[in-house]
Amino acid sequence: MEDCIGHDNGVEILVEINMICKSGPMKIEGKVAIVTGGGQGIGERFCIALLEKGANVVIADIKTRQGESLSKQFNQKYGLNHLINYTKSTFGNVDILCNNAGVPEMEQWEKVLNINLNSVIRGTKLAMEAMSTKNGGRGGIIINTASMGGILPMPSGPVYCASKFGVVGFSRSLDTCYESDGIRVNAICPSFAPTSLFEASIDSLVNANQHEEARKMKAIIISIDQVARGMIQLVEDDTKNGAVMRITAAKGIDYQPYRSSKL
Ligand SMILES: NC(=O)C1=CN([C@@H]2O[C@H](COP(=O)(O)OP(=O)(O)OC[C@H]3O[C@@H](n4cnc5c(N)ncnc54)[C@H](O)[C@@H]3O)[C@@H](O)[C@H]2O)C=CC1
Ligand SMILES: CCCCCC(=O)/C=C/C=C\C/C=C\C/C=C\CCCC(=O)O
Repeated sequence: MEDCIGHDNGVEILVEINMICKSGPMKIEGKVAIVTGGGQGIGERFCIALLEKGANVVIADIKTRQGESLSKQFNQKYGLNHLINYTKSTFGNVDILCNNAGVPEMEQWEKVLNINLNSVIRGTKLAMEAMSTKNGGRGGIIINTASMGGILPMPSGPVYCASKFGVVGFSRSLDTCYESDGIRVNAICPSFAPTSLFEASIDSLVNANQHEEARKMKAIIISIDQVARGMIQLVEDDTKNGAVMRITAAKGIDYQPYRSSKL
């Protein structure tokens, strides 16, 4: 089933919704989670971590074949009896949204902003309508995948960096929604992790003869398991609403200090 989460400047942002996978009992058990960009990389690891905790996981990815194949693997491993296609009504029941889909710096810079930032905003707004206790929902948590490039400048990817600063600012600005709507919002900021996106970025640097930059990046990679552990920590810890989690080679999982945003 195909759903469209937006059209901007002629760029259609399609999210292919593949399946819902169910798993065994644990603390997050029974919760419904949607992971965008769940077909590979960090998103795939998010799905596995949530399934291992007993959540029902909807994988939303533009690469449908990847999503379908993953869904089969997950269903075998986690003992699903049936596949349920994603529907709008499933969204009405969502407890956890990981806005994780993203693309690296590219010439079509508007596409970077559309996918990395606009889709996060759109997805957050849709989820908030469904989750809000004001609308009869049961609250929930939204975790937006930003990047250390949402905290530090990235000369090799200025538009990517702008999109991620946007995600961090947007997420932090929603910290009042816990009190008003029962919805926690966090940004998670991984450093360099070995995925297709990272490899594509390294290739671009190498093609631009920026070998030293590429070497430095490869020397400080973190694992995607660490990122998934951080995500689970945020889901389970209701004292961290609004916080910006960092995941770096130097310090592991910690939080970015900020001045209070209260006027
Ligand atoms: N790998 C890294 O070093 C880091 C990645 N990140 C962020 O983590 C997130 C995940 O990236 P990775 O796993 O590294 O990349 P990846 O390229 O391995 O996975 C990204 C997934 O998002 C999907 N996707 C792209 N556009 C989409 C759209 N419009 N709708 C639905 N799905 C779409 C892709 O098909 C792919 O499956 C991104 O937001 C990225 O910016 C943040 C910090 C570091
Ligand atoms: C251009 C590559 C994009 C890869 C994906 C990504 O978002 C990674 C970003 C990571 C950091 C960007 C910010 C600044 C780089 C400088 C230092 C990072 C140090 C972090 C550490 O691990 O200690």
